Amino acid sequence: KLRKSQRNHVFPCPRKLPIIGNLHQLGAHPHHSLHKLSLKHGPLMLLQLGSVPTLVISTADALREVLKTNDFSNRPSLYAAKRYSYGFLSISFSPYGEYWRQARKVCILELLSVKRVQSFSKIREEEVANLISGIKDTCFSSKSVNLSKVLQDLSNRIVTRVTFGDGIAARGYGNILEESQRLLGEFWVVDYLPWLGWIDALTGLRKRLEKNFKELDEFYNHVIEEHMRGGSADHEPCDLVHVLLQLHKDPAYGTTFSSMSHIKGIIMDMFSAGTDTSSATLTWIMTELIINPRAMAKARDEVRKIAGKKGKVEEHDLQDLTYLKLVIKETMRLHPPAPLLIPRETTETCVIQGSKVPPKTRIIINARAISLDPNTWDNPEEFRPERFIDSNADFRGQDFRLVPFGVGRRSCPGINFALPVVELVLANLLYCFDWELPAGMTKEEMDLEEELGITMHKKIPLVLVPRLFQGNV
Ligand code: HEM
Repeated sequence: KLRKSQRNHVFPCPRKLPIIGNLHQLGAHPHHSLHKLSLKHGPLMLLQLGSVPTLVISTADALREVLKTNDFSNRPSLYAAKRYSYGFLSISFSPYGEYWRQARKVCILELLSVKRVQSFSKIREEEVANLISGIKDTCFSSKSVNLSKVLQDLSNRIVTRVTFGDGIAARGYGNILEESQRLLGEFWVVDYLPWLGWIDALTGLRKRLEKNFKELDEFYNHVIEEHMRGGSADHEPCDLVHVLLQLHKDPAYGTTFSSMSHIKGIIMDMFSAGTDTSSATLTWIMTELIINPRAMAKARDEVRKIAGKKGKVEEHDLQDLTYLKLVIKETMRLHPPAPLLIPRETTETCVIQGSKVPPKTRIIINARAISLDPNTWDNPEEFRPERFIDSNADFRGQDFRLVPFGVGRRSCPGINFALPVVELVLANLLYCFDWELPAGMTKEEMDLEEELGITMHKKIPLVLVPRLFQGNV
């Protein structure tokens, strides 16, 4: 029971409008708007987004303080997420509870374990080799490369091959998966003002979702049936659908993956969480490097020294690429692909710093604002990978200062899958080519505008000119 003083104490809240509360203040870039509001109102604000009370956390200290007494491991029930996760059977959207615990455990032990990720090294190396050879062709015709596009295709191909196997990946699946990602990132009125949810039908969003979901479901059914018939079952590495079907048959896991919907829910995790995040990270890294030629030269020299004259960077070289890893960390500090992570939700009334937070309050952790806090970072806006040389700041989910992969129990289980992809692709891009801006463009003209859907992309595609480096063979 709360003391009277606790009942009266409230978190700061920007001025609200009737019905919509603070929704109008989110704008097109909620992570920026919320950051700005936090500078005025404080690192813990309780906003009213439509009818949803929302606690926004904007500094590492506030995050540490909040998570000291509360875990906030529950997720809110969001409309599109519910549909695409077959009623919250995915790991990312399932509520905190036994199913989430079991599914996440299985995911970490069986799907995204170090051993499993290693088993996919051939896929990564083949896809990187294809990427490099495609860019080499561009060099010979003196053209520029739309890196945003080729990196997104690469990331999609790797996750598709790993999840479905080569046969299905080669046949393609049109725009079905991309459309589902777009719809997951849309603004759904029903998630903020449930009684006005009919507006989503009026705007055509629901129809789009139902159409896309039907296509996606048919596609998943087809993939599963093919695997059951033995299509891609017996060749190595074993793809994730095959692993999931084995787990489905295994009495030890029987209750966790008891139906095909459970399997489809987990497949959805791989695509919604695993594709755009890696390609957005790579695009932001190349953007920062082209703006910061000194860092580009340092990373490139390191890669060329370590890989020598063997013509490509291999996975076992990655452990020696110290500066490259700092570049990745610094880019993820400045451009976390999910700047507001995935929202959490309180399950019961709790008290934070003497203020009462009601049940079903949405919790938003502003990773981007945390990265820009001058009390944590010197010159936070500056791109300076060297800042990590003497710092133990880590992004694996335990350090409140750096949370691009989230924090605590709900932090990203895909980090060991994502990092080898990001590192291998980046290392080979720097090893094989010198990168330049298109003729007539200066780095000052480089546009850093963002677009936030399910992940935060560079709005204007990154187009650069590759020059083949001949000194590595
Ligand atoms: C650079 C790449 C990636 C970034 C930046 C990233 C970031 C994140 C973030 C911010 C969250 C939410 C964490 C939180 O609420 O605290 C998350 C959750 C998740 N990610 Fe990733 N992710 C990446 C790659 C991947 C990959 C490759 C996979 C799988 C193949 C994956 C699977 C998941 C899953 C299943 C969750 C939900 C965890 C849960 O709710 O328990 N992610 N990720």
